Amino acid sequence: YSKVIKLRTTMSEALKKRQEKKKRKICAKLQAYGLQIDCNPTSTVVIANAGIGNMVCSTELTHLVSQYGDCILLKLDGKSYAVVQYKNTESAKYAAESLEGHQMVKQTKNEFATFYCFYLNNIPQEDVIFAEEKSDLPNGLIKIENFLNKEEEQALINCIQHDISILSNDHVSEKLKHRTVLHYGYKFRYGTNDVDINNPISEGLPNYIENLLDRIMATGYLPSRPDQLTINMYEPGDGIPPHTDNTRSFDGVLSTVSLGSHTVMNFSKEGAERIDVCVEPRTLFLFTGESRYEWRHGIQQRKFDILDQGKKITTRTIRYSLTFRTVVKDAGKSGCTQKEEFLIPENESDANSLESSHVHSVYDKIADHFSSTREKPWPHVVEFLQSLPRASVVLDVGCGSGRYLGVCQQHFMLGCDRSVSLINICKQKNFPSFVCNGLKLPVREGSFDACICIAVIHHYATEKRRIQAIKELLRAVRIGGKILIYAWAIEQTCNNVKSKYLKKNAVTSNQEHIESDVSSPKDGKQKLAVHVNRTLFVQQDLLVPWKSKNVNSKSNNSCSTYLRYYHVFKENELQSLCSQITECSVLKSYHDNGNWCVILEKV
Ligand SMILES: O=C(O)CCC(=O)C(=O)O
Ligand SMILES: [Fe+2]
Repeated sequence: YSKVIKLRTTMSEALKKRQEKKKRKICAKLQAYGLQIDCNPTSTVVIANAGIGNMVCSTELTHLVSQYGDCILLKLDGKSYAVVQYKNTESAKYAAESLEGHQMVKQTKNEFATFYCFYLNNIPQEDVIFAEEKSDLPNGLIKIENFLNKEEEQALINCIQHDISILSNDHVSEKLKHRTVLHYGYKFRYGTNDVDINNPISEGLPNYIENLLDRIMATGYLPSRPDQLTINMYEPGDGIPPHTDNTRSFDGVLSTVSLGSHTVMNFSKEGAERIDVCVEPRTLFLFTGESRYEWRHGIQQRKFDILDQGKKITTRTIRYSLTFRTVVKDAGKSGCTQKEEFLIPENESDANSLESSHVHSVYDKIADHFSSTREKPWPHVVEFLQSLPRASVVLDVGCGSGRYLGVCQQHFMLGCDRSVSLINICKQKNFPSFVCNGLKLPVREGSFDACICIAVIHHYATEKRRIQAIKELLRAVRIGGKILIYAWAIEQTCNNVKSKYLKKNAVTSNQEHIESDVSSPKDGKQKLAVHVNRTLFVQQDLLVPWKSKNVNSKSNNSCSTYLRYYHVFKENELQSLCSQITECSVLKSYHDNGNWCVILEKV
């Protein structure tokens, strides 16, 4: 057994003994769960305290464990451990030794989970979650099978059946023509496919879904905790017409948990082949990116489904689905019509929904066109990368479609971005990259020699968030590590030289000009101005139009305007944010073509 434990040599003897004792206890617990712990390294690592039950973020964990080699994260749901299957024993050994004693911040509490690693000599067959994105799903749809176990499923069904059977003020139940629905938090209005934000149901979401919702939050995909729940009950022969859940009323990611019968969900989108996705009971679907905004989903009214390419016919029984949504509180915030009014956010929740509707979802929609205009690297950014010691490990936070990921072959470059569609483009280019929010980077402290963050932090809608984004960059690099940040400047001329952005005015006179909307206080709140492209900025917080061409369509006729939120920086503002952060030393600060830039060092 002692071969399993490789504790760090720096530990004191007493601490080492305590750890060994603790580890033996944990080992006994794992064995009690039926896991066969092997004294010798195998290709399967079990990490105690890294399970969904420990509130560890699965996306963060996935990125962490994959640093040591090709692997699949198998999670035994509800339990307090994770199982990682590596391609070979060597990688597994590397991971187990590196992750021993690793501490990860838990999702919902301000606490750490301390990892203990063991080897398994059997891969558990029961209750395994493959948190893999499958290629036969619409882009952005994340399917996690066995998200809950059978007992949890039955307990939820019992609660739902009880709610259906009683008339109560805390939910609204309705028998529709082709299914029965229950609404919590807000009543869903089928005529307009929205909710009345002024009329919430006072009881909120039912208590019995809180644990489930904690677990959904722990996946790390949802920007905020949902406040509306629709439960659909489908009898055999029931269905739901193809639709896209209203993006004006509901923010960001949707999550749906299935209980009872299997079903088949059909995804459709103009110009794309229909995708039929088999929905097993106990599966969680996260509708992100394209699957949320561009695809319709529906369920045909049938009593049976034909699966496995016609080989299997399965009869439907009663199915329940729980769809969690987050209601947009200021109804004018989502979507992209310019006539609506938008306010400068004053709190985190407003900032979160503004970023979701006017940054994340816009980039997901304009990704192809955006990428085609962002190919040429900026020289001073390349210069910074080249100034780093050879073979540096560099993280590009907000890498977009990978503009800088291929420019410096002498380094190891890793990219991340909040936009699923932009990361898909990086992946097509074979750039190592992943999706995450820069406010919470799923990386270990000090893992990088350097970070770049180009044209990203101007998309955070409060100063607190801009500082948090810089703090995360500092956390990601080691002491002595360098960081380069670029943010758009309100000053678009420097030493009387116009930035390229302004200069382009001459050749883009046929650009659409939307009425510039200078902020005037409205009920004491400042409005966001809609900026006129290629002109001087009238204020710091703005919506900047992006006229999108569909680069994939031959006709080039399909064109729409989206508004992206920006906070353009004043001279010294970026420096001053950095100086509020301990361990941050500003090495250099400069203006580059309409951007304020800083080079930082972690001290
Ligand atoms: O039953 C499902 O899985 C889907 C439900 C749904 O799409 C909805 O309620 O909007
Ligand atoms: Fe839906």
